[in-house]
Amino acid sequence: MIKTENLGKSFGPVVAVDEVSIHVPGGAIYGLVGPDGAGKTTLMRMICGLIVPDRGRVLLTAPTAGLEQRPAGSVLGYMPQRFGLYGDLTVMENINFFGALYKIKRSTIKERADELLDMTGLLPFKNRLADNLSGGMKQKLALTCALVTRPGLLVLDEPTYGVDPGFRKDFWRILYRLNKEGMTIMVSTPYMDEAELCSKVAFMDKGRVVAADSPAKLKSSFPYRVLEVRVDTRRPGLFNDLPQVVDAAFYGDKFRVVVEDVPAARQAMEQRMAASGLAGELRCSEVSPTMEDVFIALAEKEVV
Ligand SMILES: Nc1ncnc2c1ncn2[C@@H]1O[C@H](COP(=O)(O)OP(=O)(O)OP(=O)(O)O)[C@@H](O)[C@H]1O
Repeated sequence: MIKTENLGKSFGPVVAVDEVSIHVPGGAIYGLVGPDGAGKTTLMRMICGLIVPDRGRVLLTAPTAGLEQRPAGSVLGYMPQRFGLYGDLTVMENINFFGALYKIKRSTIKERADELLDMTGLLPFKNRLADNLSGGMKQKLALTCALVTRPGLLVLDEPTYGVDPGFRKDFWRILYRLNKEGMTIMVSTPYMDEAELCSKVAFMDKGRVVAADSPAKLKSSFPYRVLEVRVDTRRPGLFNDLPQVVDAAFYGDKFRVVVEDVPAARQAMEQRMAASGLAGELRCSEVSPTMEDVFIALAEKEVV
């Protein structure tokens, strides 16, 4: 379990984290999302004890579930945005190095490494130099190193950033497995499809947590309606300036339009089409909001 109470940190005039009180229950996969500079890394680093807060405090307890599997576990494992792997060491040498930093016995490291490498699919690459791994494999090695202490709580800062979708899926499969074995996970991500996979998601903006709930609850409290609109046009900004449209995004063959009042928005879009010389009718259907919609609304309008 992770709990923060009125946690705050400033860097000179910049308030990076502002009065943040969150509760990550034992057994959760807790997602942290928000725009660049929102304070996610600073919050995670304070939770991990790497930055001293100016205000407030952090409480950590290892989860009770799964303790049998992790008897000698340390409380917390941290995988920073840029994990310091040694490129001129092999996969196994990197693991040995990180294990040794925590004074874990060689034989124990070997035993755990075999299990972890098997889980992450890195076993065949055990003797490959870290520099010669793909981006996704490097992230998996970083995860393996963070897990060698068998932590009960795992904090990951954008672990899949820039990694291809196949690897991202694979990485999340591993996180789910660890979670099922009893590990509590806190993970920041720029990808909204990953936020959907969390049991709870906190949205940070300008140092504050402005919303925190399950993805289902965040989506159900979305105050707008979402339309998928098909128009034969190459003008991505066709509907952007309409007052009846809250947000419109163009995806090549369709628009995703966020509106307050569906009939009023339909009429305004039809009028815009006619005024733009676009023939044919507006093909429009209502769809459910996604975490992406919630994210955009929170980032731009701060309404939820
Ligand atoms: N060591 C530091 N010195 C000065 N300012 C800092 C420092 N670390 C962070 N900041 C500032 O604090 C704010 C929050 O930064 P932080 O890295 O925590 O945000 P973030 O949400 O993790 O963003 P990103 O996803 O871009 O890493 C930003 O304005 C950043 O420039």
